[in-house]
Amino acid sequence: MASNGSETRKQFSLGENSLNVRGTSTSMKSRVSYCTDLEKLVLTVNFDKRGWVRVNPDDDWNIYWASVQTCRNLFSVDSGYRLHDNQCINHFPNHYELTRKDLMVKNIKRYRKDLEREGHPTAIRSKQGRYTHLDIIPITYILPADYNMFVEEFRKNPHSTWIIKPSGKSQGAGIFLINKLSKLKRWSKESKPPFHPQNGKESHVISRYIENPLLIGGKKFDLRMYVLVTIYRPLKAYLYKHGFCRFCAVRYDNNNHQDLENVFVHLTNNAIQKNGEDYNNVHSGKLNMESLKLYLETTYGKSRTDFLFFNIKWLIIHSLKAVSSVIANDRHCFECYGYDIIIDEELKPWLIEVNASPSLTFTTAHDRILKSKLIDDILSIVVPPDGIPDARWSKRPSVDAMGNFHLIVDEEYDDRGSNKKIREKYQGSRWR
Ligand SMILES: Nc1ncnc2c1ncn2[C@@H]1O[C@H](COP(=O)(O)OP(=O)(O)OP(=O)(O)O)[C@@H](O)[C@H]1O
Repeated sequence: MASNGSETRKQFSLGENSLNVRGTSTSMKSRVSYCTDLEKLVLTVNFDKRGWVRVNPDDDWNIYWASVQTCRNLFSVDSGYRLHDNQCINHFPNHYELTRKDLMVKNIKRYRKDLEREGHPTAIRSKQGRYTHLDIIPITYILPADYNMFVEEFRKNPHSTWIIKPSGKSQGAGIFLINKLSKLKRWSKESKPPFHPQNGKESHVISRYIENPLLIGGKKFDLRMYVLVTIYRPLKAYLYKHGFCRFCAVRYDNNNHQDLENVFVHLTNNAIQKNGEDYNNVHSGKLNMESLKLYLETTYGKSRTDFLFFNIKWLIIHSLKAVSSVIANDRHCFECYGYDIIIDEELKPWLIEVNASPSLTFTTAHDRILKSKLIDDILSIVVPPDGIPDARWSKRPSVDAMGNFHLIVDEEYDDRGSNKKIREKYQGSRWR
């Protein structure tokens, strides 16, 4: 993609004879044009099904399903590019405030502190100093900046296990577990470039390892859930009904944390598990959400299961509120995030991370159907009923257009008290 200011403007601008904007005459072209730099079947099938025409990024386009890098280039100051009303794109310019591990943690910590300072009841703490309602992420520090704070915390609990992750990587790359300070010190000495407080780019997060995950069939799993945000201020977000669980292929032993190096026990990423001997190519370690719910309801009862899913919704909403003031609220943007959540054996959900580009690759037939329908449902919500993107649209899709998504937060509406009932129902019944 070109990055020169005027050149880019020219390349991206919509000419007078191009696509009709809602409410204007439709004299010339009448079809929606799209471009994408992700060659994913679940995307192109959906675009083609709608009769949209594929064009190059340099041509006039209405909808761009872009990689995060392309999106960053497009919105960079250097590009000088401005989107027109009839254009939309699948990322917010600074989505990384939520999707980079270190920034997500920083924003959630800041959000909790701000609420606490205001004396907001959501930010009350227990006697042990934990947030009663906003304990949604494992205790986390950013390295190297918070190294001393981490050491202090570790010493309070010298037998605890921690997980270290590079802030900006994915698919399990560079992740390892420690339960001794000496291992962290050795790693910090060997790090290239060396571990340095000013070295922001190479930051890592170190999080308390959830040592008591809920196990099914003796194996650890995490949940992948999809959340669509169409606007940040006022916040409007939808949760997808069909997420799935991703299992480790090797049994997890709650009483034996010695084998910290065995990634097939501890890391649920498919990118890791598919390299293991016990990986199953048929189901690829995935279980759909309906089966998980059925299992939980029969094992723990309906009300505990409902409460777990209420708490999942709660953590999603608050993670979004934590960044809503810092995300550039561009009305041309929407974003579908992949939320990774671990449930512990007390049925408490923990937010592990949020992905800006959840995988659209499929490993099973069920996966293909799910992801294809997911894209279909996203498009139905973000594009107005007449089928043409419009940044001035009120972003109020009909219930039918929501498909398998349901609205979990709509600040415009909630502030008028519509969610009062549900808030009252669960008031005071948060974990711990
Ligand atoms: N605090 C934690 N406690 C227990 N397990 C964890 C914790 N953090 C991460 N994990 C495990 O490690 C895996 C990888 O972590 P994470 O998702 O943060 O990294 P990633 O490399 O960005 O993965 P992906 O790109 O697939 O999202 C998780 O799927 C989970 O199984």
